[in-house]
Amino acid sequence: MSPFPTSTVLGYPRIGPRRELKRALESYWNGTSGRDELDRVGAEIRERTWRRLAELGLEGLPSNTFSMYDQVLDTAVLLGAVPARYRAADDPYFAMARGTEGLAPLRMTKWFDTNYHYIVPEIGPDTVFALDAAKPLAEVREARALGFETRPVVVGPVTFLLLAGALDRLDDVLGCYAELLSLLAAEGVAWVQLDEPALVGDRSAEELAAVRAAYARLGSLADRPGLFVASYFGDLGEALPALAATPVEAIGLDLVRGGVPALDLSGKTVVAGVVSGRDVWRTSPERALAALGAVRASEVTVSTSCSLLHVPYSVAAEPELEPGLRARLAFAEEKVAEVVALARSPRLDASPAEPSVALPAPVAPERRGPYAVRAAAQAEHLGLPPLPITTIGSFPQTGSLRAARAAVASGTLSQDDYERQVEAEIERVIRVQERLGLDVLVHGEPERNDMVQYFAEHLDGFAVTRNGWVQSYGSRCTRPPILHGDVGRPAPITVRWATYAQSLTDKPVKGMLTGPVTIVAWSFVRDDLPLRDVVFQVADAVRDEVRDLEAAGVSIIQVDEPALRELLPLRRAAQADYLEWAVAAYRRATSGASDRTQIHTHLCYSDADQIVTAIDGLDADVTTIESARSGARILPTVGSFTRGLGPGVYDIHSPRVPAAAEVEDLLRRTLAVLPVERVWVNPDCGLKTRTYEEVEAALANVVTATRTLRADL
Ligand SMILES: CN1c2c(nc(N)[nH]c2=O)NC[C@@H]1CNc1ccc(C(=O)N[C@@H](CCC(=O)N[C@@H](CCC(=O)N[C@@H](CCC(=O)O)C(=O)O)C(=O)O)C(=O)O)cc1
Ligand SMILES: N[C@@H](CCS)C(=O)O
Ligand SMILES: [Zn+2]
Repeated sequence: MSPFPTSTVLGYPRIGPRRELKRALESYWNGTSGRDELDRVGAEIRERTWRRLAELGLEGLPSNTFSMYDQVLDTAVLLGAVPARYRAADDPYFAMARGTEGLAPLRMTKWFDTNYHYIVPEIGPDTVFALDAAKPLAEVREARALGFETRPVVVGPVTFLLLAGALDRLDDVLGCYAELLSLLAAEGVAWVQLDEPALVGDRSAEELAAVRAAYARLGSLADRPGLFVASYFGDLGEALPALAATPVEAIGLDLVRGGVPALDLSGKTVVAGVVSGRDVWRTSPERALAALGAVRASEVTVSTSCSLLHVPYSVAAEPELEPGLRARLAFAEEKVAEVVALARSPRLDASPAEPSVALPAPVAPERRGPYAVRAAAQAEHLGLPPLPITTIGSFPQTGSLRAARAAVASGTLSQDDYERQVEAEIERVIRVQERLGLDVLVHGEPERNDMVQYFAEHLDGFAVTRNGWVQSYGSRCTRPPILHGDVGRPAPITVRWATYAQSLTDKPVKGMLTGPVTIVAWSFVRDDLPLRDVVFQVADAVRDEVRDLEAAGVSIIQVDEPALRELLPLRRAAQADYLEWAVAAYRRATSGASDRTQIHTHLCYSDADQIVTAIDGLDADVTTIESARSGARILPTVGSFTRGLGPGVYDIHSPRVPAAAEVEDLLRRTLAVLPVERVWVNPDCGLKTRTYEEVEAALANVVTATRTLRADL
């Protein structure tokens, strides 16, 4: 077996340095360009990546890390796990990812504790697995034709099945993996990388036995490449001895989030993830070299802690960043250079002691009155009908607004003209809602490029990038802000737009803010303070904004926390502590409001049922939450909820317009578990990715369904 290269990365960004893949995908989907053009752009991105990695001096180049949509979906296709209903679609792959007319897409959810979303494979007892290795084989050949030998990367069998909730099908998928390994060996591939991030979570004895069985079986194959099992996003814990006892030749460890294991891994290669793939900071060479020196293994390869998918392409594309900050940053390209430099450095012998950080005492939130008192004060003040209808905040973001923002940035449109355009959009959104008959209106968020970036642009302590795009799902990207200093709010941020919207209508207009946990979760965050201290700093800034909105006469304020679940530590032992401070931070942000001001919060991930107690702990007067898309799965768990709740009645992720009867059905199911006085009617999430046509039709049906139910009360 050839030795493992001395330097590598677990994966690389793939949307293109200027989001070339995003544009190509969207033109293909809307019919402006054909499949050939999409494939050409994909090939160009792959070629450029391999060439760049090689130029930077990286030895071990990965392949099959490119994806047209998502690597978990690619793995489902690799294993033949395409549900029958998609097979007849024009393009089954994109039908699974995005749905087609009459066919809902597969479920999408967060990839571990990141802001990346994967497509959840649908695997049942009858799923027939059959290997289709076309994509990894084609990428190996494509790279070879360019002069590069590569290591194909595939999601490993245990993680794939755990994500699909189907570990009982392990024996069946292992047949496909075995066949894949033998095809890759025949192709002359030296190493294959099987990604097993699920092993860094708490795993039962049965699951650990599955790990041993899977890798014992794959390891025992006569004809196969070297097996590299990559873990990331934390410590392997008990899964490490399980893996170490199998014949896999190389094991990848996240030595940024996890510690150097005490276990002696002689006989194995350790692929040591000492350069973080989750942040944008330069690596401390001392710390990295010490970790490399402390690993006990036959060979140690320098690598990233996880795929670089989660960071932008290059700091070189950010000439406008303040030079002092810029010098502290490393995006994907710079991280590759760090890996190469570390691989070429002599190793140190021992790990320095980690500095211990003293945690400050928990901050007691300022209390609002009890819910019953608040609810009575709000009912009197707001006078809303039963089953109040509202939306989550954003209305469709139009191309002309996006183009206008780009024009302001490039100096071809004045700030004043831009603001007139935003006002015109707000007026349009208010009139649409009045015409439809909604009860609590929103201004539509047209002034926001993104619900986190917008706030970062108006707070001290943050920097934003021009081109620092990171894939969120499919063609959708965000530019995570960089939180590098102490956070403060120099001036009110949203008051101007909220009061303008309220001036146009007699109906209440909700003020709309992003919560402290979400602002931090969707940013790159300084690493010299405990995360919770950073979250509390942001909470104080949000609190200032809540107070100013209230003082300006806004009587309903929504503080969104969609990322509350996302930051939940992967290991149970750390979860209670996190939830305690995250909830305290939210309460700190909102508890400056008077009892008469109604506080709303919003969460939009289907696995919110795992943290219902914490959501209740936020103490918001009204919580709106995704439900329609996840088949009302949340309903059985929210019966214990003691305040206002709006389980979404309309899945905004799909262009499909729900019929009034469907909405009525969801509402009836909600009313079966919650008293009518506390039920709100709303979509699952914001409407920014939809068109006005879809939104108006869907909301009209929501209003019809609600009126039918109100008539029955
Ligand atoms: C709710 N979600 C969010 C997450 N994270 C966030 N930070 N924000 C979120 O809202 N995580 C979980 C989910 C993920 N969901 C989404 C949904 C939608 C998007 C999305 O649509 N992203 C846009 C980019 C948004 C943005 O920053 N827009 C800017 C810049 C727009 C732009 O591309 N401008 C053009 C020029 C303008 C033109 O001529 O059209 C350019 O720069 O070239 C803006 O509006 O100003 C996307 O397109 O991917 C993301 C996550
Ligand atoms: N207020 C935001 C929340 C999205 S999670 C929106 O409506 O887009
Ligand atoms: Zn949402």
